[in-house]
Amino acid sequence: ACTLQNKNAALHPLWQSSSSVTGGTKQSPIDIQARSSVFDPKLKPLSICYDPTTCLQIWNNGYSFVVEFDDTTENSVVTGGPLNNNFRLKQFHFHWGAINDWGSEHTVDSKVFPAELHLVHWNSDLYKCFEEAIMEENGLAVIGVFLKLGTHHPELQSVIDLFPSIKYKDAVAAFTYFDPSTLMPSCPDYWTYDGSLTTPPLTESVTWIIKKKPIEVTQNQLAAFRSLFFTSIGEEEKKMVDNFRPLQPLMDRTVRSSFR
Ligand SMILES: COCCCN1C=C(N)c2cc(S(N)(=O)=O)sc2S1(=O)=O
Ligand SMILES: [Zn+2]
Repeated sequence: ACTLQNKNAALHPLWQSSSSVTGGTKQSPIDIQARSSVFDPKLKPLSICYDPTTCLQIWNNGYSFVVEFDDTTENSVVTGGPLNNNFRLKQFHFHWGAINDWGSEHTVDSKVFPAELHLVHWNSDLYKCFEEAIMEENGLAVIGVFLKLGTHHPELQSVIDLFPSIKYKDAVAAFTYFDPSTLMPSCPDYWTYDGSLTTPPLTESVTWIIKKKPIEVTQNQLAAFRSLFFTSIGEEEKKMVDNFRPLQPLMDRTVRSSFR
C-alpha cells in the first residue's frame, strides 16, 4: 500500500503532504538521460486513435485544467508502443511554471521545458473503470508531450479560449468536439519507463510514454495558462502556476527508447 510521508514541508503547497511516497521505488517524474536510455527494437509504433466527439468537458480541478472524455466506449484509445493492452483516453491536463524557465515535470538531460501535457489512459482490458485502474499495476498509460516557446498553436488555442469560464477551482465548461492528437508532435519517437501518478494518490500504476519532440506554443499561450487560479471563487486568489512535482529518483529502472 502507498502511504504518504511529509518529509519536506518546504515543498510546493500542492505536494506538501507527499514529497515522496514511503517505500516508493517507481515514482514520477524523472530526469530522462538520453545517453542512458536503451533502444528497444521490440518496441512497436504507438497506435493512437481518438474520436473528437468523445470530448465531454473542460474543468479546473484545483491542480490543473482538465479536458475529460467519454470513456464508456473504445472510441478513443491508445495501444502498441510498450503497451500490451488497450487503454482508453480519460483526460488530458498540463503542468507549467510561473515563468518560461521551468514548468515541466519530466526533464531531458536536465533540460526543463516551460510546460508538459499529459494524456491519461486506463487499461480497459484488465479493469472495469478508471477509478479501479488508477490503483492497479499496469493500470494507466500516460503520454507526456513537452511544450516549448515558438509558433502559435491553433488547436491548443481552442482550449485556451475556454479559460475565462474555468478560472476558479471546480468551474466546468462544455467542450464537445476536440481531437487531442492535434496536440502531439508528428515525430513518432518516444522514451518509456514504469512510474507513478505525479499527483496524489501517487500510485505506481503508470506506463509513461514521453514524446521526444516538443510541440511549439507562443509566450501569450503560456501566459494564458497562468491566468487560472488554484482557488475557488470568493477565496483569496492563488495563481495556478508551478503545478509540477519535483524530480524523483530513478532507483532500479531503465528508460527505453523507441529510436536509435
Ligand atoms: C482517485 O482519483 C484520483 C484522480 C487521479 N487523477 C487526477 C490527477 N490529477 C492526475 C494526474 C496525473 S499525472 N500528472 O500523473 O499524469 S494522472 C491523474 S488522474 O488519474 O486523472
Ligand atoms: Zn500530469
